Amino acid sequence: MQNVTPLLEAASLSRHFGGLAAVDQVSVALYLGEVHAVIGTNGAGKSTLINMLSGELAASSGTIHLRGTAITGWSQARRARDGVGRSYQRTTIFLKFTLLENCRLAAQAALQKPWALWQAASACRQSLGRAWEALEAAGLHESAHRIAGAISHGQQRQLEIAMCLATHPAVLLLDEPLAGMGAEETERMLAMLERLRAAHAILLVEHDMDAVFRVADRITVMVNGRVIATDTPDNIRTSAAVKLAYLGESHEQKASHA
Ligand SMILES: Nc1ncnc2c1ncn2[C@@H]1O[C@H](COP(=O)(O)OP(=O)(O)OP(=O)(O)O)[C@@H](O)[C@H]1O
Repeated sequence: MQNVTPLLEAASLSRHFGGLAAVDQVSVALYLGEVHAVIGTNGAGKSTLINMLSGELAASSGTIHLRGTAITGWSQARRARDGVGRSYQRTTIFLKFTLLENCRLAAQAALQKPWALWQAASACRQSLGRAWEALEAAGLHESAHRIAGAISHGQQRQLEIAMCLATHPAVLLLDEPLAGMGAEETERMLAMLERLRAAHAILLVEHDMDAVFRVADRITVMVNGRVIATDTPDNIRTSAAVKLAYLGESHEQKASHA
């Protein structure tokens, strides 16, 4: 079922902060049609990994390939133009603009016509079309003309992903999209991931284990910067190494609280 060539592939990727190996020789492959979750204890290196894949953070060593092309030294903007999309946590939403305007601006930025950013929406047919498509894919089209600051936290998280979709990414890097969500909002987000799966390669960093085990096709487990397992959810659930890593942490926590 899996495609042979990964859309995005990191090999032996490392990032050091001083003497700390925040990400240590991590290899991960993202395939079209798959949700690949990365889980791990606090400080395991998940955000650092996603930051290196998106281009926000330079790797200390290792390589990243997109559709077989080396992109390790590429800027974030260049990666985004070539299909690596990342959702941000509300920081990029213009709260006073409508959902449609937010998505149009994201599409416009990706289309590299910054001089047209402040023109009327109707003047930018292409970006407007992308904005509507993205809102539809995110299930937000009925709220297109609402002000972003007036929608719920969960809808704002969906809007972040819609803004990312407006840039037409092939790879979606999602950093804790379920953070702070209630049960109903979580269900909506999971349904959205199910819809997006077929046309994207999705990397999901998430702490909600129930959600991860429901939606992921493959799970990578990180501990202290290293990958200790990459496998199907069923195999991860029963892995002795994974159990040991988590039990080890809970024992340490118990000891430190004693
Ligand atoms: N800019 C930085 N400078 C120094 N150390 C950093 C920096 N960013 C992250 N670290 C350290 O690198 C390690 C990995 O951090 P990272 O945020 O990637 O972990 P995480 O798995 O995303 O954690 P969490 O689940 O808590 O978000 C941690 O020890 C963190 O303190």
